[in-house]
Amino acid sequence: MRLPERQLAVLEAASATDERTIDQIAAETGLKPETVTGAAFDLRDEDLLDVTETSVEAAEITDEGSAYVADGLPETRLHRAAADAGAADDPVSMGEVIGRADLAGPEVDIALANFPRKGFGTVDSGELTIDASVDPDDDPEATALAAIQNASDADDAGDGDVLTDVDDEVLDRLASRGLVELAERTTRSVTLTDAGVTALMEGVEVAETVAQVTPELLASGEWRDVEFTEYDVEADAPDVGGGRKHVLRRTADRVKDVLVGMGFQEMEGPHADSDFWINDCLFMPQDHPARTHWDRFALDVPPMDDIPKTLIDRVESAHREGYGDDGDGYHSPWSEAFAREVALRGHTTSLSMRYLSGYAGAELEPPQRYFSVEKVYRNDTLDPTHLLEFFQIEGWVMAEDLSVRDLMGTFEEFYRQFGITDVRFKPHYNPYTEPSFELFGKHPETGEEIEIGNSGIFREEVTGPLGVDCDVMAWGLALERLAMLTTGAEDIRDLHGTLADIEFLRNAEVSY
Ligand SMILES: N[C@@H](Cc1ccccc1)C(=O)O
Repeated sequence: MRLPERQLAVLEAASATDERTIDQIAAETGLKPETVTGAAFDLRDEDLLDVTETSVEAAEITDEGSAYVADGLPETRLHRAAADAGAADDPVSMGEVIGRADLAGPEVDIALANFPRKGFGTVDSGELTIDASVDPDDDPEATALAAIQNASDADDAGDGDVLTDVDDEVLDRLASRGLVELAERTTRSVTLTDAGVTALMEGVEVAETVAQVTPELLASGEWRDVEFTEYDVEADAPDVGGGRKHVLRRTADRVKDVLVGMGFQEMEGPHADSDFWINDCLFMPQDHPARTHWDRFALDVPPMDDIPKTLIDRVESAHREGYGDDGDGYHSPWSEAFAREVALRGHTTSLSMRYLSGYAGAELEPPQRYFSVEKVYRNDTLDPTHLLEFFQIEGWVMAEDLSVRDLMGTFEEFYRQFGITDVRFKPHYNPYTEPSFELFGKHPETGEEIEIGNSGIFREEVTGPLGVDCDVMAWGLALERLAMLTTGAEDIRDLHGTLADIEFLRNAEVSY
């Protein structure tokens, strides 16, 4: 019998009586594990080898876990320091013990959370007492962590270690503390079949095979005579993370498709815009809190000079004296210089103003529908639902006699395209719309209602000065919040930025 060289090497390394793992054979033959796997499957297809697969949980120690193996778990260090300070007899002040234990930053919280949980002692009104009968060296978490570290030091492959003697509960706890990472690992083992033993006894010769066509083989014509290695699609191969559009970009593209499908046209305009378009046109008084440096990113650039003067005058008059028969305005100071100052837009309603004014060249004969999916900037505090930069899905519909039913119906139709059928509305206040509504959607994982948008029907004080004399309903929806609902991400920072999990970004699906 003739076999390719690598298959012969694997066959010779296998045993009829003992199961040998792919890693063992790889170490013995000097072949890569994926090569051994490929050869093993080929030999199995020839009935020369049996391949068995077992799945086991493997644990790999994290950097934090390794640090604790070296220095002791924070709660253990707390127990030792407390023992030194005499906390077995009398309560000792927590500050003192923490200082002695040399715990810093998050280690303090970690120590204080685990210390009472493990029965090391009690923490009460800023004082610590220890249970002297407990020996922190017997702690199963510490022992397991040290065992995992040892196994990992001995493991050349570095792909996690199979742990048979660590209690599942302890392992889960270490994983939830982020001290080890658990992964399912498949181990393949091989044994010689009777046919394999017979073949080896009768003698196997090496068949030269070619794995890759080279220019030389082609040029010489030799490729016609050689035997090619078979292509094995089952062989293990390293994962290749190909390029892929970001989940947020795909959601944005989908939103655009949906809105275009609903008859909307896209708006575009500057990220850095004058306060005039961002706020004044929206009947936002110049002393509104959102217009201070607390909320907005002002830019140190020259004022915007290409704003139509007639429009400035009409907007100023609406602010000062009001618009329409019942309008009264704010009667507060209004400065044209402030209106011309430039900042990063805090919403894309600036684009709606540019378009509704006719200044952006849009058609304004009703009915009209416009949208944008663009970035906005706010001086917010980062938290699970807030970013400093995010995407707004802006939109407006201009028509005669619009009502709240039209507004709600539009959102229901829009969100239904993303499988969201339980949007809820809450009355809200905006200086520029009346009535106004916030929109809420239920998070698929937490069940919490999260705010997904803000909307309303523009006031006369907004549409009048722009020269629009029919109804305009409008909204700003948060793209990231929509993506949280469709992907189940619980923290907006899981979607983009440095904290986002690359595996999530590789695998997340955009649902529609
Ligand atoms: N500009 C509002 C959204 C909105 C736009 C248009 C009308 C009503 C509300 C926001 O950023 O929250």
